[in-house]
Amino acid sequence: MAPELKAVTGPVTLGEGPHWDHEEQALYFVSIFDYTVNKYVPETGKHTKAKLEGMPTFIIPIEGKKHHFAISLNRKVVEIEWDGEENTAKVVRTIAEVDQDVPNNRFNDAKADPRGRLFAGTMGHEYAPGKFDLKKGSLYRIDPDGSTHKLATDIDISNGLCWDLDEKAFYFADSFEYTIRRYDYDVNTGNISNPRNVFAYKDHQLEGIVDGMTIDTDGNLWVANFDGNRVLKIDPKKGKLLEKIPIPALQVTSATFGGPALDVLYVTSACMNRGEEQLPPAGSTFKLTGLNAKGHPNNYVRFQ
Ligand SMILES: O=C(O)[C@H](O)[C@@H](O)[C@H](O)[C@H](O)CO
Ligand SMILES: [Zn+2]
Repeated sequence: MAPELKAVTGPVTLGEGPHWDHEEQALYFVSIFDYTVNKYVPETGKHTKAKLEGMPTFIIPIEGKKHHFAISLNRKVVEIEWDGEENTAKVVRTIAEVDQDVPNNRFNDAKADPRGRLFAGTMGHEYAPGKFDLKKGSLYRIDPDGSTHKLATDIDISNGLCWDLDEKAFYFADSFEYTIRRYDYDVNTGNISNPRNVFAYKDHQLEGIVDGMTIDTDGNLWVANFDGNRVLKIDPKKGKLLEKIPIPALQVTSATFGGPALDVLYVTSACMNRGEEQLPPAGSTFKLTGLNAKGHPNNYVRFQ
């Protein structure tokens, strides 16, 4: 079966942070530059959004607390309450604040690990379209009690983030290194160690940068190739490029598995006009089927 692609939402400026809520059978994502959190329900086709005061870069449901989510707003992680309707989201409290010494930084990609800890990275200020203060970002782990641990520094743009429990691996990307980094991961402590690069774009003549990624049940990565019009399927254990799947958007930003059987890949994209106009369907969220791969249910965060 050849992969099939369909745009399931209209365009947003910078779609990011897709999270499939398996219990609810709904896809959450953000549009960073529109300041919105978004929800798409495949069963009804309904796409709603709510505007916030600041840049959200991820939205992850809080376990056991219906309609409550951890999101970022610039350098803060906050809890919001949102029933999924148009413009009804309210900030409830601040969970953490980071990078106080670099006030123009903001959060970027983040995920919950298998124990509900939040792994969230930051990035430097975008002072002109596509131009960033480099090496200003860090990677943090924010535990369920709200304690914040700095895991890595000198990061340009934090992206990627997924775990392979069988391999005891955590995968991460600092986008402007054009590589995928692997750490050893201890699920009991949440500690990461021993970073090394397991895949480099330059070895495979790939253009663009490494953006968000997810992992399938075979341990292969599905990587958004920003400025590359595609999603890449990569075997990080062998450092092999397995597949290149074209997406009708230059700025492909992230991907996650969803659907009742977790065999649908939802792919977010952007239409930031940085010199050349990005026309629809660029900026849409796409659905890819027929990939012969399945994901794991996305983890919730467990903030107390
Ligand atoms: O998608 C992301 O992870 C960031 O939020 C974006 O800002 C892009 O990485 C950046 O625009 C690349 O040039
Ligand atoms: Zn990203």
